[in-house]
Amino acid sequence: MRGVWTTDRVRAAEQRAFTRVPESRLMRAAAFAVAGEVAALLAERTGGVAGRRVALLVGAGNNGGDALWAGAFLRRRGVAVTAVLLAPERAHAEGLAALRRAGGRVGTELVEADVVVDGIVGLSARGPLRPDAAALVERVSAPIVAVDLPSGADPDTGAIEGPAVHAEVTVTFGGRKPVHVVGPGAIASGWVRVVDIGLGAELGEPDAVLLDRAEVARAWPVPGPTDDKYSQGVTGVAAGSATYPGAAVLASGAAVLATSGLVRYAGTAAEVVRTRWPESVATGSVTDAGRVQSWVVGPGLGTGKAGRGVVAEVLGAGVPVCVDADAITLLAADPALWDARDPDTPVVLTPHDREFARIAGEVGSDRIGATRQAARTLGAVVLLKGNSTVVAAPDGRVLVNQARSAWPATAGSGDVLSGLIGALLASGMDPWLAAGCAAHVHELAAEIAADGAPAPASHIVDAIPAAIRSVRAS
Ligand SMILES: NC(=O)C1=CN([C@@H]2O[C@H](COP(=O)(O)OP(=O)(O)OC[C@H]3O[C@@H](n4cnc5c(N)ncnc54)[C@H](O)[C@@H]3O)[C@@H](O)[C@H]2O)[C@@H](O)CC1
Ligand SMILES: Nc1ncnc2c1ncn2[C@@H]1O[C@H](COP(=O)(O)OP(=O)(O)O)[C@@H](O)[C@H]1O
Ligand SMILES: [K+]
Repeated sequence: MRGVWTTDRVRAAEQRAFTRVPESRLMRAAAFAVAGEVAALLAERTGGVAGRRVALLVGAGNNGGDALWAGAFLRRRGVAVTAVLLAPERAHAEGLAALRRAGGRVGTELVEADVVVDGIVGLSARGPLRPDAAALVERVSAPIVAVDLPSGADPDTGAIEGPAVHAEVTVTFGGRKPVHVVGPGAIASGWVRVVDIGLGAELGEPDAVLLDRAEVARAWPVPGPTDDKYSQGVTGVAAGSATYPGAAVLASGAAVLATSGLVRYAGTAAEVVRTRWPESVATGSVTDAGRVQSWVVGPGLGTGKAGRGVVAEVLGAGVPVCVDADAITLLAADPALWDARDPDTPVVLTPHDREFARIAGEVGSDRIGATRQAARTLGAVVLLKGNSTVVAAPDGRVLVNQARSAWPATAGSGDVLSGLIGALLASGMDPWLAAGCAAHVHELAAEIAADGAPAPASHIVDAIPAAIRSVRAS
């Protein structure tokens, strides 16, 4: 798992590191890596490095210091470097001296450049960019390499509330910060390169993690020699209605394809589900469904009295439940419904922002913080959907799944996700990990289904085997 650390944690690690390594050495290591990325981008965009032009946007702190030192390293490779100082009297003195010694130019006006380095502000960024910095950023048209993070984005939330740098590449130090993985900041970061400058051991346990594909592969259930259809977990799907049978088909299909266990469907779309997924066992009600090891409840269920009864029955069944869509709305409208749940029954809630607002209040700009808080309050794993999916457990664990494309953003796609989660819950997987692994495979299936053109949710279902194969081949 790759870690994500908040700025407080990075600061604390930094202080510990400074007791054994001088700050200037860390800065030079950071700057050297920035220079390497700038050179690579220059080579990619202009076919060379020597003789190319780089402008450094330099703020008053160490982020600007990194940029100035990076400029000094680039001078050694024959690059024409100009530093644009936002606060000339407060620019990092050592960095400025190093750049001048190396033959770099220094000014206050933006110059033509092949690549721009953003050293305006880093970990100490507070609020939107100040007007002078904002004006400078808005005039940049060259590709940008951001130092540590794209200036204008909040380091701890990824929120952007004004003009901000949109980088091709962000070079960050020690580990990712929330800005690199959630919110608009994650998109503004571009491709994120994490450089080890010797902070690693000081950082400690991360505040959030990103699942690697190999970890998803290891966790994904595959049948062993002694398994049968029951031992792998039976998934119950209580979804769909006469008005929305499609949701039942999509959620059941995802569960059928996710693992080799059995899927039982319970609801008024039984006929449609049976026709599309003959391997499932479809009945008209949860009571008639038989034993399952997990339930998926909510997609297309409707928010009426019948739906309410289904949610209560499923929550009281004593097996893990994935609560999605209409079931979230029902629980939000009538919190007494939670009483049906035995407190030890694991629940995974999968809201999009509007559903989240109903059940836990507005998401706001801190997606990780809001999801973690909701998971604690509700005593459930909460998966907040979006381009970056955030999954929090009641014990405070958080993982983020960053989508590489927005193809999953299509109608019915959430129903597919809930079916995947249900199947993993039935296999006995830890609910937090189940939600994370499902989000990963879901996004990959959408990418495979789309292959460059929009793909409907039913095609995402069809691509689940290819996604699992691809994950397991990693
Ligand atoms: N984490 C680490 O161990 C290391 C950190 N280094 C660098 O040090 C940086 C942090 O440096 P500092 O703590 O000096 O602070 P920064 O350089 O992040 O920011 C400080 C300056 O930015 C201004 N500023 C804050 N918010 C602003 C806004 N919204 N608009 C415009 N200006 C704003 C502040 O007034 C201050 O002058 C990191 O981001 C990284 O680039 C590196 O030198 C290597 C080591
Ligand atoms: N911009 C986006 N980029 C990537 N994935 C997205 C984006 N927007 C939504 N998604 C994903 O698409 C799915 C949509 O689910 P949902 O909103 O419940 O749709 P529906 O209710 O139509 O099934 C979720 O898995 C979500 O994380
Ligand atoms: K920056």
